[in-house]
Amino acid sequence: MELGPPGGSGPAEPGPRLRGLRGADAAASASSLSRFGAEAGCRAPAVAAVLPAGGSGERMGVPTPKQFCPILERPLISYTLQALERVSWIKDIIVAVTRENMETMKGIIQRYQHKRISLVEAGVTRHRSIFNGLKALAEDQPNCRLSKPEVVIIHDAVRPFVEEDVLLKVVTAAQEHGCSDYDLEFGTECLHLALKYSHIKAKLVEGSPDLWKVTYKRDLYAAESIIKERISQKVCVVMDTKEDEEHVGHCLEEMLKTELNHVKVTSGQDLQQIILEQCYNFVCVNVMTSDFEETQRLLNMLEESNLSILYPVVVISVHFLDYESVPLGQKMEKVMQIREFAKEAKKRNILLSGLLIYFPQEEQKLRESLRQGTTIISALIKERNSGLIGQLLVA
Ligand SMILES: Nc1ccn([C@@H]2O[C@H](COP(=O)(O)OP(=O)(O)OP(=O)(O)O)[C@@H](O)[C@H]2O)c(=O)n1
Ligand SMILES: O=P(O)(O)OC[C@@H](O)[C@@H](O)[C@@H](O)CO
Repeated sequence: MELGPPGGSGPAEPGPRLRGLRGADAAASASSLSRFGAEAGCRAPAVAAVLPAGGSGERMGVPTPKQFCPILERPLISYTLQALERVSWIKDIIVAVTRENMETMKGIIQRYQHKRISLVEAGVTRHRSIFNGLKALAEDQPNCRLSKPEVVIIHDAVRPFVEEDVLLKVVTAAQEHGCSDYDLEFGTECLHLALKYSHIKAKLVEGSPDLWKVTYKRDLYAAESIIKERISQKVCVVMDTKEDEEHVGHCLEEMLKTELNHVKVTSGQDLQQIILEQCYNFVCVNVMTSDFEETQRLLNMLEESNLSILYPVVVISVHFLDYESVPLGQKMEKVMQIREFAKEAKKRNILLSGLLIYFPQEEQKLRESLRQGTTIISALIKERNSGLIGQLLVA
């Protein structure tokens, strides 16, 4: 049964420290299934998901099976797990992986703190892998923590962009079906099996184009672009500016709003809240405080929050250069400390780079350098190029 979401919005929720949000999401999500139950005049069914992840990805043409290929340094399957995990009414998620990849999979679950996951051994065909997952759910074993579901969602581990509403539609349409040995060996389409063996009619639920399957190498690039776009939708400008200099920070914020069309640019008055709301891009303007005081404060808060567990967070430390009062060499020497900060930040999946903006007295010239700075900031956020970590760019 293949699923398709009606257009993805923001990224799925990140790290475990963001409990407030997770709780709110969970409540909304649970109520959506109960609402469905109430509308259908019955109680909501118990739902589990089986993810076949035992393929070798021959068509991808790389040695690593595609479900383990990295996208922004995180394995593809982790994105799919994240998308399913945030649907609170899916009680268990069973992943079928080959014996040789079992340890890799356990490592992924641990590193990205996935929850409600059980592993089973994959079979030689996709249907066999799915069947093994279903068996694990059906078995009555003494210490088995899995509860028997009434509906099982089958979802390829290599379709990362699945959304709750289409899952809900599929659950409403789901019916029981069984498979023969022949189909387990030679079939590919689940729908075909459901139609052939189900005594009640199967229903095809239309999905969105976002639900395509990662099959070829180019699909990895496409998935990466989609993820980058999703996490670039919010930018927070953190300013330490006061009085006179406040003007500069606000100019920069205004220009960013124009440059990053459709992107929500907010100022970092309540940083904790902005981090909780999963903003993955920060422009930290250091005007009053010399060097990196403001940037460091932000880095500490990010570390506390665990925001960067699932997605890389971009931080751009902005500094102003007024070389009528401070000689260029002296300023550069101080700002070059960015390299050390960036090295540390990288360990926590924070991509830190520096931007030195020329600060002339003349308003027109100042606006020009701010505009250039804005273009650089926009590129750093959209590209998330780890090659630019620790670099000091000059506008
Ligand atoms: N024996 C198998 C074969 C496939 N799959 C899974 O089924 C999904 C969809 O299959 P497909 O795209 O065909 O994956 P691969 O078989 O890995 O790819 P290829 O056909 O290119 O080798 C993937 O998540 C894949 O890991 C599985 O669980 N067990
Ligand atoms: O081998 P293909 O890439 O054409 O298709 C694989 C699909 O059959 C499989 O992923 C399920 O979506 C079908 O139910």
